[in-house]
Amino acid sequence: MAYRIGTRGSALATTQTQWVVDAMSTDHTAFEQVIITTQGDVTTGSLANLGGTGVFATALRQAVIDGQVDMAVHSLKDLPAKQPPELRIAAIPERADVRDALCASNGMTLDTLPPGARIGTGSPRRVGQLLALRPDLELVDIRGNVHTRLARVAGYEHHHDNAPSAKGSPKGDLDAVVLACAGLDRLKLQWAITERIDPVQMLPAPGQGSLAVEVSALKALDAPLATALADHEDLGARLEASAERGLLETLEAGCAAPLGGLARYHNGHLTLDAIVTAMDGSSTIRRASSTTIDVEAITEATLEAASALGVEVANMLIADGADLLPAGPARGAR
Ligand SMILES: NCc1[nH]cc(CCC(=O)O)c1CC(=O)O
Repeated sequence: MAYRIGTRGSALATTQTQWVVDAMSTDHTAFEQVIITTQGDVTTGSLANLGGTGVFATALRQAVIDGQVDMAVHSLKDLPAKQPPELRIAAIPERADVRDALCASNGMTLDTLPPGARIGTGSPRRVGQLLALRPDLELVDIRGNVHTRLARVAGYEHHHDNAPSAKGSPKGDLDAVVLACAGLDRLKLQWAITERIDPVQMLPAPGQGSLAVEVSALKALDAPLATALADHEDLGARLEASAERGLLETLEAGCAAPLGGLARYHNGHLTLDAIVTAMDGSSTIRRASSTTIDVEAITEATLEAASALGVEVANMLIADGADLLPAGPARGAR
């Protein structure tokens, strides 16, 4: 039996999906990628102006609902927190590096970037937290795929044999860009990373570093497919996702300022650390909480406890005024 896995067509998306294909394939069960073009891939304007979270996922999700594919692989951070009733996340595989990556000229780090350095990112979350750390930085709104972004870092094309070439967009006009470590690692672009930013300094987006394999909630899965998905579920990653999505869902309703949030599950303890910032970094609210989750396997109750931790931290942030911070642009790019 061969199953069809829907994916976006970007290098990152197809690399991630191939990783899932390779992990799940056995002698008896084959998987093939089906590329689905999404609105997020064809629009060239700033993501900040584009219908908010979920633009990347919509066409892909529709293909699952229509039965064009058996499942879809998403970056969890590109999914809105509210789960549509037609779909369910059947597996969250082992999570990659959750951190943000500084990709700078000349090996520079956040500490050594010169005053007024120009940093590219399309993410309000990264803008708010970077300006809170370094108010002198000049943030430049960029978008495009990973290669297009890296090509804007000064010196990359001269210093690296496998440096990206991006036709038609500016090159080398920035001192650094910020991207997710997970994507760079999966694309084998580790050489571009000059600092893996400690979450103490910058909290990633909810879901960053995790993939979500989504299937129809309305159709029963074939037994071999259900087994393959269950085998690639990671308990810790699922608990972390539940906490981060509980946080995101509560704040999506009550607060439009940029948000970072990271849950970690270790030895029965689930901890969630979250931050809401003004876009100019002038104010930040950061809160954390933890709970004990002692489980052998995932049950509805343990997932509910993880999600409740997210709701708790969201409410702590709101109680401290997160909802009063000025809104960033619509939550499009995290
Ligand atoms: N919105 C784009 C997006 N969605 C997922 C990733 C990276 C991989 C991940 O975080 O899982 C990226 C690019 C980036 O933020 O650098």
